[in-house]
Amino acid sequence: MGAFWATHRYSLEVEEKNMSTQQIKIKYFDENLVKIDKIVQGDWLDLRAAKTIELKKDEFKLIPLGVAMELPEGYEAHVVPRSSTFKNFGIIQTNSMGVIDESYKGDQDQWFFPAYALRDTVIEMNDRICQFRIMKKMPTVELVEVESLGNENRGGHGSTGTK
Ligand SMILES: O=c1ccn([C@H]2C[C@H](O)[C@@H](COP(=O)(O)OP(=O)(O)OP(=O)(O)O)O2)c(=O)[nH]1
Repeated sequence: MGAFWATHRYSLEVEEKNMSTQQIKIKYFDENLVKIDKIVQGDWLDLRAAKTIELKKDEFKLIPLGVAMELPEGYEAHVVPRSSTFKNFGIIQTNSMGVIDESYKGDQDQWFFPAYALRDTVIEMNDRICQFRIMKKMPTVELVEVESLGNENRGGHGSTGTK
C-alpha cells in the first residue's frame, strides 16, 4: 500500500512540473470588445461576438470574433459552441468544430464563428457565443496502402446494441 501511494504521488508531481504556461499573442480588432477573461472555471476560453448580428430563421452568417492570434509553435486551436449557445441564441455552428490552423496568424486573420439560425435571432456585440482551447498538432503521418489490414471487424454503428 505504502509503495502504491509513493509511486502515485510521484507521477502526479511530474505531471504538474511539466505543465508550463504557454503564451499566445492576441490582437483585438475593436477596442470596445471585452478582452478574453483568464480561465475562471474549466480550461476553455470563451469568445465573444465582435459586432451585433441579426439572423433570420434559416440564415447563415459568419460572426466575427474580433481576435487574431499567434498560437504557440506546434499547436492548433479548436472552437466549439458553448453548451448554452443554442438555447440562448437559436444558432448552431455549421462546421461543428472550427479548426484554427497554426498558420492562421496574420494581422487580418480574424477568427469567426459560422452560424446557422434555426429561428429569428439577434446576437449582441460582446455576447459570449463560443469557446476555444489549444491542442498539440498531430505528428506527421504517412498513409501506407495495404490489401488487408489483418484485423477482426469490430462491426459498425449500433452493433453493440442499446442496453
Ligand atoms: O470556425 C472556424 C473555422 C476556420 N477559421 C479560420 C481558421 C482556419 O485556419 C481558417 C481556414 O479554415 P479551414 O481550413 O477549416 O477552412 P477550409 O474550408 O478548409 O478552407 P482553406 O482552403 O482556407 O483551408 O479559417 C475560423 O476562424 N473559424
